[in-house]
Amino acid sequence: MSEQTLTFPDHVANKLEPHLPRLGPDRVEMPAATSLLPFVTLTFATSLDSGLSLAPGTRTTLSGSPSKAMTHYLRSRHDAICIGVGTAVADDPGLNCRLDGAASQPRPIVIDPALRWNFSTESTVMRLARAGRGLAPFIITANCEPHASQKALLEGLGGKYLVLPPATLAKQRFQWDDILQVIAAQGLRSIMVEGGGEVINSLLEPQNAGHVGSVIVTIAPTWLGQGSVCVCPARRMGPDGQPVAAARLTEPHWIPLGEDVVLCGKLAK
Ligand SMILES: NC(=O)C1=CN([C@@H]2O[C@H](COP(=O)(O)OP(=O)(O)OC[C@H]3O[C@@H](n4cnc5c(N)ncnc54)[C@H](OP(=O)(O)O)[C@@H]3O)[C@@H](O)[C@H]2O)C=CC1
Ligand SMILES: Nc1nc(O)c(N)c(N[C@@H]2O[C@H](COP(=O)(O)O)[C@@H](O)[C@H]2O)n1
Repeated sequence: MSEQTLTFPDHVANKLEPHLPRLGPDRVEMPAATSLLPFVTLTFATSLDSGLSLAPGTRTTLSGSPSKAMTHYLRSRHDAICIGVGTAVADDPGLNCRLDGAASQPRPIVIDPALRWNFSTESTVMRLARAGRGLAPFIITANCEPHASQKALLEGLGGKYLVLPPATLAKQRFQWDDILQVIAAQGLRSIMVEGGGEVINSLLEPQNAGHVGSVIVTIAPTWLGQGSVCVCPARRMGPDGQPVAAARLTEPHWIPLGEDVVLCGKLAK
């Protein structure tokens, strides 16, 4: 289990503030069940060749200590963290906030339409929830028949399955609008989407870009090489049938952090 407590300096946190969901009264006054969609921050660590991990199914550390602390600061500033099941299976992640003095913990959300994630009492996120150092996940699925022992484990720790009707699955994929609505209905008003490759690439597609409020990318000074899991959204064609850039950040803001650089911006709509 990850034990280390992290600290993140105020002067760097202040630079991130324009890119984060608002703190303040509207945070507490919003009703638990709301039709408003949560604020989405897309955030991940990448290599210079756009790699997230060395290979599918492999956990790879890219962030140096200062940017890792930044990720935990971001976790302290969102109600939820979202990953795809590929990441849950590959990384056995903790998905908690290990920042020194963290006042609250984010809710892990795993998108797992077919319930592929074979979690157990020993899965890191479950161990952290049991120890009171994180929250048990909400699993967004189309499968309404989870394994009985996993259901008992999950619900015993305060997690749950959020079942979307199979009709919401187009080509085996949920629409982000449906994903965000089911999250909002849980009273979660801000979510950081951490990955992995498929999840990030889908949010970068033009039809989903409107859901993304902010992008915060840690760029590490390394090349992972061919065969890595990559951030590389689908090719986009212009009106003349010629390829155009798939996505672009506006108002980019670069923050050097240790050996890494953190790039913040908004997705051009
Ligand atoms: N460097 C970084 O910051 C990060 C790195 N990673 C790395 O990324 C890798 C995992 O990436 P990847 O393999 O692409 O997996 P993902 O984590 O992106 O999960 C993909 C799976 O999630 C499900 N899923 C995703 N979106 C939808 C949707 N809209 N509707 C329905 N199901 C959906 C699908 O499951 P199904 O196949 O069952 O249909 C899909 O195959 C790991 O190696 C991990 O270490 C992950 C996060 C951050
Ligand atoms: N910010 C960041 N930097 C890296 O180098 C990473 N590999 C990741 N991965 C993401 O963080 C999750 C692991 O979280 P825990 O430390 O186990 O809590 C992992 O699943 C990815 O979502 N992120």
